[in-house]
Amino acid sequence: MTDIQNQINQLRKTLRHHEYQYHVLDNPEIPDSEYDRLFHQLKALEQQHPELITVDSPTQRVGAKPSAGFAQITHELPMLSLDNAFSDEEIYAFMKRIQDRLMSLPDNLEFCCEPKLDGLAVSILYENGVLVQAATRGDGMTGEDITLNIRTVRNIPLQLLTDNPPARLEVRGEVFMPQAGFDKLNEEALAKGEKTFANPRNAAAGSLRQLDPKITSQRPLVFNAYSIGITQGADLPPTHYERLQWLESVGIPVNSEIRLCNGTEEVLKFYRAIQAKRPNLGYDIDGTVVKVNAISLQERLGFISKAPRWAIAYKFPAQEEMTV
Ligand SMILES: Cc1c[n+]2nc(N)[nH]c2nc1OC(C)C
Repeated sequence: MTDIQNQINQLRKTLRHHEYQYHVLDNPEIPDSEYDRLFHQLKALEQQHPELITVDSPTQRVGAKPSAGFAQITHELPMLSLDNAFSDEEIYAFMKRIQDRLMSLPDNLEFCCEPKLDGLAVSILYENGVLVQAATRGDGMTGEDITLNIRTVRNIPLQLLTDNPPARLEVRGEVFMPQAGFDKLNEEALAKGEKTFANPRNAAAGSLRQLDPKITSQRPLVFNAYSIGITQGADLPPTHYERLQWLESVGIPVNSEIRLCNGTEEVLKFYRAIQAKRPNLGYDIDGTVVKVNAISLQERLGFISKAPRWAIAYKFPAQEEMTV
């Protein structure tokens, strides 16, 4: 391999490592100025040797030209919605249904509990570790191809951080806009006499559905994974929580508030703890999601027509309207 190729490979590896430290572990090892220096060093080498540019290079986040529209993508596994609970009683009923079907007491069951992020659900497909496609949830069966826009979301890796990636891995999660980024975006829009967004969720949806990736690239979007869709050649752990840990280990960002809970009372404690934290999280959530942790039990419980029997969203009461 030529010396230039070696330099380029080394720079890509270093940049991917620092992106992971900064965006996934929230633990940067170098100052932004040093990251920028390395990035521009790689950019210059690739401009001198364009034949060495690869689609998964850290420099290839922002697509060239706007697309005329979004192609449709059919999800190989439907992206189903969740049944909702609005009270402790409804959670007890959820637990009773599980107990009746599994013939095991919920207090002996582990649940993975997560904040329910108020953004846009997306599906991201990696083939041999390289990001090749991304789609919106759409109606659950078909969504829009937003690959070029998803590539601009800085905490989504263009290549998985593993030497032996699965042949295919579909990651599902939420793209959202943190409150600080939303406030700044609206301030800038006001200053430019442009339209402002009503809330961070609309801002995230609008940013992902931009036809010009350069505009999406300037929007403060963040991705958090919450499940795995199709896989091929992946040797996955037997519980949902361990699968999220595995995703994080290969470079996929996962929300830091996720916890394992034993039985109903710990699930309710988690709900109240997240509800108390809600004003200071820095991003919008509209409840928590409670999932049976063991994949084997999820498979035994299966799905009701549109939603899984093994998971439920426990929503917060609607926030009183902001009085402006
Ligand atoms: C629709 C959905 C949404 N959410 N949000 C989280 N945090 N987890 C999660 N899981 C979902 O569905 C799984 C139960 C597959």
